[in-house]
Amino acid sequence: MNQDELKQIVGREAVNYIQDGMTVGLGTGSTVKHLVEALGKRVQTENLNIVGVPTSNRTAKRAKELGITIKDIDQVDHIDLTIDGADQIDEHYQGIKGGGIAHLREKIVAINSRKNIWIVDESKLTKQLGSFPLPVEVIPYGSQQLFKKFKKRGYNPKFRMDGDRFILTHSKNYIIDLGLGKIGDPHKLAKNLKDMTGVVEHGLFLDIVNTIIVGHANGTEVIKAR
Ligand SMILES: O=C(CO)[C@H](O)[C@H](O)COP(=O)(O)O
Repeated sequence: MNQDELKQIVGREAVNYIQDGMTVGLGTGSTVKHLVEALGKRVQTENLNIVGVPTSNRTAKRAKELGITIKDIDQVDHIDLTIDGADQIDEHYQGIKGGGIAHLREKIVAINSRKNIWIVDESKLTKQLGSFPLPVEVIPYGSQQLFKKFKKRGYNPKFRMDGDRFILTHSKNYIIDLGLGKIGDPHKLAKNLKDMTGVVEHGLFLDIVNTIIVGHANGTEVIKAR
C-alpha cells in the first residue's frame, strides 16, 4: 500500500467513530480529506444529522459540497469529537501539527472538543519529535525581529514561502518553521514559544489526543493515548 492508501484506510475507519447527532470537528489535510469523503457518503446514505466544525476553508468547502452541515466554532454549544491528521507523533503521544498551516484553528477546535482522534499513516510515528519542522504562526509585524531571536536560540528558523511571497494563514499571519532536529522537552519548548511576543500559536499539540488510528500495510492499529 502506498502512503495515500494508508491515509485512506484510516480516514474510512475513523468515520465509524461518528454517531448520529454529533457535532464533529473536522481537521485539515490529505488524510482528513478521506474522512470527509467517507462522512459525506454516510450523511447521504444514512441521512445522519451531523454538524461539522471545519478547521480550514479547504475542509469547509469539500464538506459543504458533500452535503455535510457546517457551523463555525462560535455557533456551536460544544464539540463531541474532533478527527484530525498529524505531522509527527512521539512515543508519549505528543504531536506536531501545522504542516498544512491550519494549526491555529486546529488547536482551538481540538481544545474545545470532548474527544480527539488523530488519523495517520505509520510514517508519522517517531520516538522523539523534531525531525519534522515545527510550524510557528507569527504576527507579520515584527516577524523579522522574532526570526532573529529564533536564530539566536539555535532554532534554525525558516519563513514558509511561496516563491518570494510569505504564505499567509487563515488569520493573515506568517509561518516560521523551526528546524529543531530533536525536541528534548516539548512542554518546555511550548512554554518558551508561548512567552515570545508576536508568536500566535505553535504546532506542538501536547496532552490533547485521546485515540490514534494508525495505518499500516497490514491494516489499522488503534492506540488509546489517554
Ligand atoms: O496539521 C495539519 C494541517 O495544519 C495536518 O493535519 C497535518 O499536516 C497532516 O497532514 P496530512 O494528513 O496531509 O499528512
